[in-house]
Amino acid sequence: MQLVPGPVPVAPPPAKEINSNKRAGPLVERVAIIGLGLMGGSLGLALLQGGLAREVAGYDREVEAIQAAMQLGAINHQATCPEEAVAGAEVVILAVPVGALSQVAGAIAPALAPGTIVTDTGSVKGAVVRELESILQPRAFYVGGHPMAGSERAGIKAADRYLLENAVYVLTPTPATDAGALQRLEELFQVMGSRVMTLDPEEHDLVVAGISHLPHLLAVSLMQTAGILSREHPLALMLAAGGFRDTTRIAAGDPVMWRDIFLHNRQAILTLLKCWRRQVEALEGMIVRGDGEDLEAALQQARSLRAQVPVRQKGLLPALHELVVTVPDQPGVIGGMASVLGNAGINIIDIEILRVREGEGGSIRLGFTTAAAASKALEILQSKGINARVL
Ligand SMILES: NC(=O)C1=CN([C@@H]2O[C@H](COP(=O)(O)OP(=O)(O)OC[C@H]3O[C@@H](n4cnc5c(N)ncnc54)[C@H](O)[C@@H]3O)[C@@H](O)[C@H]2O)C=CC1
Ligand SMILES: O=C(O)C(=O)Cc1ccc(O)cc1
Repeated sequence: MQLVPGPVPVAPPPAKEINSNKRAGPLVERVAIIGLGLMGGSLGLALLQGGLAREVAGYDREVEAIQAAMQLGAINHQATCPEEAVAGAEVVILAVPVGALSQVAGAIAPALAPGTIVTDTGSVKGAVVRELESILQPRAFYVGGHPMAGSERAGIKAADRYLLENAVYVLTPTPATDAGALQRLEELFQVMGSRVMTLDPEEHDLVVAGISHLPHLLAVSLMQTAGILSREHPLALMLAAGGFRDTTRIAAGDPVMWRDIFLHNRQAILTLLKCWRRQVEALEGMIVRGDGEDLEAALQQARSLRAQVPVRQKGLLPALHELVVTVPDQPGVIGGMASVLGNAGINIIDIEILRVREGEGGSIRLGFTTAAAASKALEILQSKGINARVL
């Protein structure tokens, strides 16, 4: 595996209109989801509540997860085993930790009707796609998948109907992939509101090793370092400010899920770790030598690269069009602002309280999908005497 820049990827297509009222009926009669945690639950909610599937059958090895999924409306049929869940399903989604995918695929394989489309949400693709293709094909049509959205929270209680809306959804076809199955999944996830892109499984693994798996490993190692420090200096964690919290948020992720990711994407992670070690050693050398010039140049380069990362977005999407609004410290201010914009047909798609001090008010960042919406919002807010500016 080489770390050589390749061609610039084509941007994923925009999310499709997800208003189910505009479609004649559901896209799929019956979907089965095995693994009803954050991802399985979120997919179930989006498919059922969005009217994309008439029936979503769910199975999880934790009976409480199945019951909670029913209560939340993430599934409308609870199965007592994986085989029962997949019987009669047109599309099967495996949303279990990467290390459990092969076992689950083996369990459902004999129960799949010929031609069933199977996909998974696993964060690693190379090894997974090879194993699942060999287990499931040619009886079923398997296409690897990885929704590029999520959080450090796990379990059905963290499921969110809108988690995958506007998020990039990677599908990883191979020469053995059925073109019709790929097309159906692309359509299903696009109508769900995701932005589908296809990637070779190995390329996927190298890229996500750099932007997801290595960062997770480093967040864990930063926490371990702070843990050692705090043994002698118990104040250390109490002093931790925003920067430490930002860089270690993901270390709160599920240990089983991340153990499986690290063990299944070993090669790519080790490649990126080697690359990272060279950067750290170079920085260390500059500090040892007291080389302020090189250090400043390295910091400047990192700063410019960081500015190129599309911020405040889900996955690889273009940046939002944003306003900052300064509001007084009064109850109902945010609600009032949202209804003024809502009445004018403007949709706020992201909102963040930047800072607030009791008695002084605060600043709120509002995100819109288009420049036109942001500019109309600016005009309306200013006409109501609200202090707003473009970010
Ligand atoms: N958490 C995240 O942000 C993202 C996770 N993924 C991937 O999606 C998959 C699922 O992740 P999450 O939903 O976050 O995990 P989760 O821990 O929230 O849910 C996993 C569910 O699978 C169930 N399960 C485990 N082994 C099982 C088995 N053998 N049979 C039936 N059920 C089983 C668990 O009881 C749990 O309810 C993983 O492969 C992960 O790598 C992909 C994108 C984002
Ligand atoms: O919490 C976050 O910011 C994440 O990046 C979540 C996440 C975790 C694992 C994935 O494979 C994809 C996304």
